[in-house]
Amino acid sequence: MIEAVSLRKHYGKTKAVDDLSFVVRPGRVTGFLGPNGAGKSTTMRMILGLDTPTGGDVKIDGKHYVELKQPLRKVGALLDAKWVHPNRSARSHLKWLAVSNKIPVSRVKDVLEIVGLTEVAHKKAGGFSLGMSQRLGIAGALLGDPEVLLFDEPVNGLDPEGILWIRQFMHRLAGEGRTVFVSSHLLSEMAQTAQDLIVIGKGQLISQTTTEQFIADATQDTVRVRSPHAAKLREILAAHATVTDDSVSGSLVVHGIPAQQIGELAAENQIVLHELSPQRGSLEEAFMQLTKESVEYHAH
Ligand SMILES: Nc1ncnc2c1ncn2[C@@H]1O[C@H](COP(=O)(O)OP(=O)(O)OP(=O)(O)O)[C@@H](O)[C@H]1O
Repeated sequence: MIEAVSLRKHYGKTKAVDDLSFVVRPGRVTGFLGPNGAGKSTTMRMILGLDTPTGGDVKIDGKHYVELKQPLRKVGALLDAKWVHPNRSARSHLKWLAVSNKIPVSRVKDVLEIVGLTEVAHKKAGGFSLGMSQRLGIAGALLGDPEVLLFDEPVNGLDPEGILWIRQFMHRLAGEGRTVFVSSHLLSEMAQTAQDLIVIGKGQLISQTTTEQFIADATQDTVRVRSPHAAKLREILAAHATVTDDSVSGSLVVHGIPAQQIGELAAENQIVLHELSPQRGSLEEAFMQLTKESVEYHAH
């Protein structure tokens, strides 16, 4: 478990992290979301003891990172996938990591296998694609078989196959009871990967909830209806729901009653329908709405 209490990090006048409190629980994938510059990386660095908080506190299972006797056995992290000596092979990079952290070298073979890099383990890491580098970074994070895993923007720049692999892999890690904390600025991706969400903007907490609840709160369900007798249908539906016209498609957008009830009302009144489709509000729009006050740079 990771627990942050009133965490703060100020760089001069910039409040990168500002009175941030949250809890990341084991056995779940928790997405750490926020627009660019929201303070995600700074928070992750403080969790890992790489940055000292200006105020407040963050602990892993009740201890500061620096107090952990064998940190890699407790916490694994992927912050920057390109952080590898380019002339080292994947295997020798991991061996070096293992030896310098008193982890048995035999573990290198296991983690290469887990991330699917066994066949290219002898190749220089400098020539790896971004996807392979991410896998190598994840192998490094897994070396100590840690209970807690932190990934900073792990899907950045990956192709769909790489993204799917990371998503499934995170679910597997959480399924094993580990704490998995993943930062991203891509809401739609996180909505599919994370069970819980911590959303921040300008260093402050905007929301901590389950992904399901976040979607339910942030979006509005509507039903799109098309009929050759739109005017009559509009009048009938208006007695039960809010109805607006979509002038582009010529359909009605109904909010307040489910598709089933709309279909029944149409049938009772012998109105032909050409379309009856439930719509989900765009999560991306909801996220932008929620964080728009906290975006560092706006396009005008
Ligand atoms: N070493 C530093 N010195 C000064 N300002 C910093 C430093 N590190 C981060 N900042 C500032 O703190 C704020 C938060 O940055 P941070 O990198 O933590 O955000 P982020 O949410 O990870 O963003 P991104 O998604 O772009 O990586 C930004 O305004 C950034 O410019």
